[in-house]
Amino acid sequence: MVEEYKVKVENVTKEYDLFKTQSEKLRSFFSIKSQKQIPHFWSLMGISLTIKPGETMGLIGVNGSGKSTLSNIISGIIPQTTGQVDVKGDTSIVAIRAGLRNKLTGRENIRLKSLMQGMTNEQIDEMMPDIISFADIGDFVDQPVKSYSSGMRSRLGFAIAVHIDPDILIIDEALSVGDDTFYQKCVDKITDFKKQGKTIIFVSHSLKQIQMLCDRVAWINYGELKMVGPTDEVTEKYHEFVQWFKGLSKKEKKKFQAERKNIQKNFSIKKYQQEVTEEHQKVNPEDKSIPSKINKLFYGSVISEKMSLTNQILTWAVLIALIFFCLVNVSGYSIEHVLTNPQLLLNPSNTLHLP
Ligand SMILES: Nc1ncnc2c1ncn2[C@@H]1O[C@H](COP(=O)(O)OP(=O)(O)OP(=O)(O)O)[C@@H](O)[C@H]1O
Repeated sequence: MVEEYKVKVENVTKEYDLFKTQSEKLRSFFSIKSQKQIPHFWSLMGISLTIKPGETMGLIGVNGSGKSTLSNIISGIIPQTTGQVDVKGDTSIVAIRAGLRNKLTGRENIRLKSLMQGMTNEQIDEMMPDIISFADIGDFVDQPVKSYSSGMRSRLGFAIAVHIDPDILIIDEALSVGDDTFYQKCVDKITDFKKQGKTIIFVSHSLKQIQMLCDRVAWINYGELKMVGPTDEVTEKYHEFVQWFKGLSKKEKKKFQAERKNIQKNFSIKKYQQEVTEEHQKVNPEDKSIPSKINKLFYGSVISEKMSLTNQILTWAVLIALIFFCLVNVSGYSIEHVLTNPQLLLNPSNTLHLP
């Protein structure tokens, strides 16, 4: 049976809490109320998108519009705040900023990523020389990745990603840092992938690269899906927008960006859920179960980044038990003594009392 889609993203949002300190972060994790209001920012405000098998989908948009956030959610690096993400197959992401462990050497990174993709050590040994040769990083392969230039990181990331043969390849701005020779090698490899019928998500600021490689393009604009469609149509509209923006004065540009960011700060997930529910109810007014179905669509497959009530209770119970056992230990009395006479904890003894 032919698959209908390879990636399906429905009503996906991503909220970031803009913590200033680690303690604010911890308090929020334990859901402890804080005096200060933590500002929020919605990096994605309800994206729905389908990518077909064998399709190369481009993601474009100005800086900070949410392209990397979306590609990281699809590749499973970060969770969405609401919505559903259905990915059929393994993904491999090549991004300048993600994917490689800084403290490990290039060789160790190759092994780790390949093992995570389910390959055996024998398969990895066999493939290792090809990856090293494609990445063209010479003796640096045995140096920690933190010593690599951005071009070297990108080359290694790209070499690993294409050699582990994923079903879905996600390339996030990785071609913008290499030299011309490497760029051509990557384009050849991507073309090869396309010929094999693999699915590719290609994030780039270069309209030339997007036009050369993509079948369809999604334009993400300040957290919203502005347009999705054939490459020529979307890139033309996007180009017009970029030209319009460039024509603004410095003051007008700042005002425009501030307005967009304000919309992202003040986005209401409740209002958005209500709107989606109403849209569905218009199509199917008889169906009384729509509100609960939409609630499931929004929160059914979401892993909370905050502690659930059950986990909070468990954590507090473990903490209290730990403190209790420490106090019993220090008091010099046995547990049984303390349980029958708790005030003994307040009068520690110098000698050990056995029951
Ligand atoms: N961990 C984070 N904490 C807070 N805000 C974040 C975090 N990660 C991303 N953001 C914000 O989310 C928005 C989208 O960022 P993202 O990196 O997805 O955009 P982008 O379109 O890929 O940008 P670029 O083209 O510059 O790579 C930005 O405003 C960014 O500041």
